[in-house]
Amino acid sequence: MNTDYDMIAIGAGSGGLSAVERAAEYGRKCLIIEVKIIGGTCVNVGCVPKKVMWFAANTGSIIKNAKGFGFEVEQKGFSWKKLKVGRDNYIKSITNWYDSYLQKLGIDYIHGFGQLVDKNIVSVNGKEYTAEYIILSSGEEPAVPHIEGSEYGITSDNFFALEALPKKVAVIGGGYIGVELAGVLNALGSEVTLFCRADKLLRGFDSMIQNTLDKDYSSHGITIHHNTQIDKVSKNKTLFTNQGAFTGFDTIIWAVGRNPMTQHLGLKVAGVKCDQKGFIQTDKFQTTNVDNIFALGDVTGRTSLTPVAIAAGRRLSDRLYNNMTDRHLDYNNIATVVFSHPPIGMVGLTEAQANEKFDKIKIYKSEFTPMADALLEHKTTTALKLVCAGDNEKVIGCHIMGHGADEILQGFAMAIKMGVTKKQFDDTIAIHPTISEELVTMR
Ligand SMILES: Cc1cc2nc3c(=O)[nH]c(=O)nc-3n(C[C@H](O)[C@H](O)[C@H](O)COP(=O)(O)OP(=O)(O)OC[C@H]3O[C@@H](n4cnc5c(N)ncnc54)[C@H](O)[C@@H]3O)c2cc1C
Ligand SMILES: NC(=O)c1ccc[n+]([C@@H]2O[C@H](COP(=O)([O-])OP(=O)(O)OC[C@H]3O[C@@H](n4cnc5c(N)ncnc54)[C@H](O)[C@@H]3O)[C@@H](O)[C@H]2O)c1
Repeated sequence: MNTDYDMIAIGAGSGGLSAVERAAEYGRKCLIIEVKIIGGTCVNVGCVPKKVMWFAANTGSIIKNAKGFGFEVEQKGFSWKKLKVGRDNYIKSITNWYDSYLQKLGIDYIHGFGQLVDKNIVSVNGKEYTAEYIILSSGEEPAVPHIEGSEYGITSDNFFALEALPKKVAVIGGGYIGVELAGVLNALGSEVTLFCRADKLLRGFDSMIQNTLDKDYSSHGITIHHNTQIDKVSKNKTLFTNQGAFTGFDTIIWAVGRNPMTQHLGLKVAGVKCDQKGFIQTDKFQTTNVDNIFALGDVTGRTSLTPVAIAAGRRLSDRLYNNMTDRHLDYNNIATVVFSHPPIGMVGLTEAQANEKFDKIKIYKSEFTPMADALLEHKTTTALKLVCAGDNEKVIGCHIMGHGADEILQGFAMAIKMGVTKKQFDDTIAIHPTISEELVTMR
């Protein structure tokens, strides 16, 4: 088939960029289309700016805690503006790098809204381009509830555009984003109230983690309202809920999930199926019901994480252009971290999930005050759990909340992916004194 391109990707986030980058490395001619800013959610309004804010928040905590170690340190001020300018410049340096990187790889880039016109044709800015393969990598956008006054709240996208630290903020939603933004704002000095629809934060996480997070966030000054449904918001930012009215906020942040960006993508004309929520359905090879159209990353509604989108994109191009016929992404045992304070890491099954799936499970757990906090006024809790199954106690779940969990988990995730047993954990000599040593010494 004679086409303008071998591959066109709609959406230049983690997934789309990875697919065309790998395809170009195999010598294929690619086009990538982006309606907002190259780099997508992760770089511009997700992982990267969020992690910069998390580092800033940790620095604030270090200053606050320095007294415990004998330092007479006084926080003389905090410039949100300086932090924002530095963060935005850092992000600009990444997006600028992308521009030159695409050029170096010979990938064409068009700024505009891409739309399917046919199974091999994409239109953008009034022009049509053909390709043998088309990648739908358009991601998700923040959801805002359909209630009266929802426009008085902002989303995580707008959070990153704030020009000043909010004084009194309501964060609505107890998922990843709600928990992360509440933690950052609290550590930087806002008065934070977190509203959660369910009886626990972080749905889907192990109950030990949910309980520890609740306890720690509350003890560090975040007010949490569980089982609270927001019914209406008034112009003065009063929240009317099933638990009464809450008022006095200068900022309300909706962190109530994300919707797929599949509207106006031309799915119908090209015959691509999506589910009721608009997420594009694929098989394990990322193929949609149309055999030359693939979807990957958040828009597929599976695990919405950057490394997942990247891995799916790279594997797809490996398969299409490098004869790796069975290459696909295994969505099991994907490790994930919530950048709370302290962070939370998990891989594999929770205790509740394991109980449903296996006859014989064994739980090892431990909770303690970490040495790092021993001299401090405000301590955190470290909580660790291993979920094991079968007679050989294969480790099928690992859950950590504590300082360094974000860095600790990667190595354990690899061992678990390789099928490690509890005995192999026990045979590993600990590194002392650390938090992670507890994982190889639990009895
Ligand atoms: C606040 C926040 C924090 C996060 N933190 C983390 C984290 O710490 N770790 C982690 O792993 N993940 C994190 N994530 C999730 C991560 O950002 C996503 O999983 C990842 O960006 C998904 O990549 P993607 O390529 O599927 O989509 P995206 O990165 O969203 O890219 C899709 C792109 O497509 C563009 N687009 C949409 N429609 C069209 C169209 N018709 N034409 C042209 N362009 C279009 C969009 O503008 C967007 O740039 C976070 C997300 C958020 C919101
Ligand atoms: N550290 C990370 O890796 C990271 C960070 C942020 C986001 N993400 C990814 O992005 C995804 C989206 O994050 P998110 O926090 O938007 O979604 P989420 O699904 O994690 O959490 C949304 C929460 O909002 C609640 N909710 C929904 N509607 C509500 C309503 N009307 N009122 C009150 N609460 C309501 C849900 O019950 C849920 O607890 C995550 O699932 C994750 O995959 C990852």
